[in-house]
Amino acid sequence: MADEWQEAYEFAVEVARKAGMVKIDKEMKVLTKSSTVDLVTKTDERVEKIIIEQLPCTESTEKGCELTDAPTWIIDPVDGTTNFVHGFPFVAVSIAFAVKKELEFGVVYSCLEDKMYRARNGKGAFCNDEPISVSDVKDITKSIIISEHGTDRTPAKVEKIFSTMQKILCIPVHGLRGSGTAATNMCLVATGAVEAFFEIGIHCWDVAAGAVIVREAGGIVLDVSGGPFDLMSRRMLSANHEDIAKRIIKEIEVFEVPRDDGVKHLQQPSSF
Ligand SMILES: O=P([O-])([O-])O[C@@H]1[C@H](O)[C@H](O)[C@@H](O)[C@H](O)[C@H]1O
Ligand SMILES: [Mg+2]
Repeated sequence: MADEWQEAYEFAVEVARKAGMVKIDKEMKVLTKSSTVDLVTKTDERVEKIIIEQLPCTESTEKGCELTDAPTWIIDPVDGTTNFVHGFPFVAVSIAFAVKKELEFGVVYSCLEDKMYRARNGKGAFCNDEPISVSDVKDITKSIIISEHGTDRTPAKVEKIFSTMQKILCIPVHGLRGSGTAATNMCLVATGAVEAFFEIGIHCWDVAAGAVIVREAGGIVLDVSGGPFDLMSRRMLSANHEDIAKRIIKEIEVFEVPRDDGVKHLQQPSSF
């Protein structure tokens, strides 16, 4: 078969656009997930339903995700739900597709900016149909780095997150940022607006599409230890270049989080 997944890729772009056009409810019902600061809204559910109804052959799983060899959609209907609830203007629809456990394509629609990011293995990365590529800055002191504090407020973890951020800030770097959506953060790496984004505690659906987009834009996606990226590990570092990644890894204070697939923590060998 010549180009087996091209149609699915194009379809995912259209579905992401339609999903991103869902209007904000006047009386937004806000619910919580893993903690009181891990928010979900009725709109998340509505958008998820729209996506699942339109994509072919979907079965929905939320917890205990398991990546099999079967063609699999990995969806975050509203990435940046806290932003969405507060009217902070970065919200994205993230749709990725994996075959035989390998990510094949990713689509991130940053709805409020009307930016459609997409990438397919070996076919380049685009924003609104224009090719995008990562920054060529290799000197960390000339970089902007993104990290997020996520939704786990266990004091010991928050301490590690802020200690890591402090050390990176004091390298020094030009700045630390965070858009409040992991999918958008990865697209900011892919366009060269920032040099890197890392987070411990994200989920597979937050970063699956962004991982393809960063790679196709010429960047790298790794585990926070420098080892290979593991979609289910909830640990991810994306960067424009190995030099930037290596320097950040030196400062990251790693902490344990339960994996998305429920498998016990696997040791990540560093490739650096
Ligand atoms: O809950 P959600 O808004 O879909 O996703 C969250 C966002 O991507 C946020 O940037 C990241 O820091 C959290 O770890 C994610 O859970
Ligand atoms: Mg998300």
